[in-house]
Amino acid sequence: MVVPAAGPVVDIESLWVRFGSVDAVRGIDLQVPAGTATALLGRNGAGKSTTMRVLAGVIPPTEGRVHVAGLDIRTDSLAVKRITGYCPDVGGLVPRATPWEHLQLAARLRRMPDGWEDRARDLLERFDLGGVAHRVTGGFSHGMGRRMSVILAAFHQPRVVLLDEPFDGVDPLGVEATMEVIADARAHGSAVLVSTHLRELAVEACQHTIVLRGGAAVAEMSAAEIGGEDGAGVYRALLD
Ligand SMILES: Nc1ncnc2c1ncn2[C@@H]1O[C@H](COP(=O)(O)OP(=O)(O)OP(=O)(O)O)[C@@H](O)[C@H]1O
Repeated sequence: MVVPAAGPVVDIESLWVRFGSVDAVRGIDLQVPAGTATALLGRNGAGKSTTMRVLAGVIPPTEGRVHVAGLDIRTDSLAVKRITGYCPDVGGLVPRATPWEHLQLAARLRRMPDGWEDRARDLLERFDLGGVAHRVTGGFSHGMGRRMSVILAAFHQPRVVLLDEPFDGVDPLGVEATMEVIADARAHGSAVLVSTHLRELAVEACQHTIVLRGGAAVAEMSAAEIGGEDGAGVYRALLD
């Protein structure tokens, strides 16, 4: 059993990620307390997905300290994966499996208690995927795949929810359902991290924002500070 950590659930200090000669992430600090949502904002190539991948245990940090619920990602990567839900920016679905089969498999692997079917059905309905629950995901549109990936990230009510570009190509109903999933996860005490380049949706979904540029954090602000017309100007200036 994981002992709840007293500090922030997600705790990153001086994270560096290098791919050959490319410094994808350059010294990022990031803390996400339980029951809160933080947005990673920035243009293409800013380092958002790389940061997410480190937290999801997909790639190791090159340098720096990364703790999730007090667990060190370098030494406890499996334990971190157990308490994390991850919606990757691309892929993640098995093309020959249906949404229901994805959820069935997730429930078994996560050893979810009886009753998971009700939550699965509820999520599929909320994301308007109830009608295609038994259709293979290989034929899904981009937006349908995004919505299914968000469902899978949140399904087992993990302590950490990582959503990489969850709004990309998603229609308003899907955006609304994703907002609800984020609010529910927070109410449940999870720490949520959302990567997006869509400032307005980040402001709606999260309380805190971190703006990345060239792999480094160039600003850390409350959603209120980066919201509205004034915030739009501030954000543009940070990206130029
Ligand atoms: N596996 C890899 N090998 C080499 N370079 C990589 C790799 N993954 C990412 N990079 C580089 O690291 C930098 C950061 O990429 P990353 O995908 O983290 O950015 P991002 O902010 O998520 O961008 P986007 O909004 O386009 O998804 C980019 O310069 C990218 O080309």
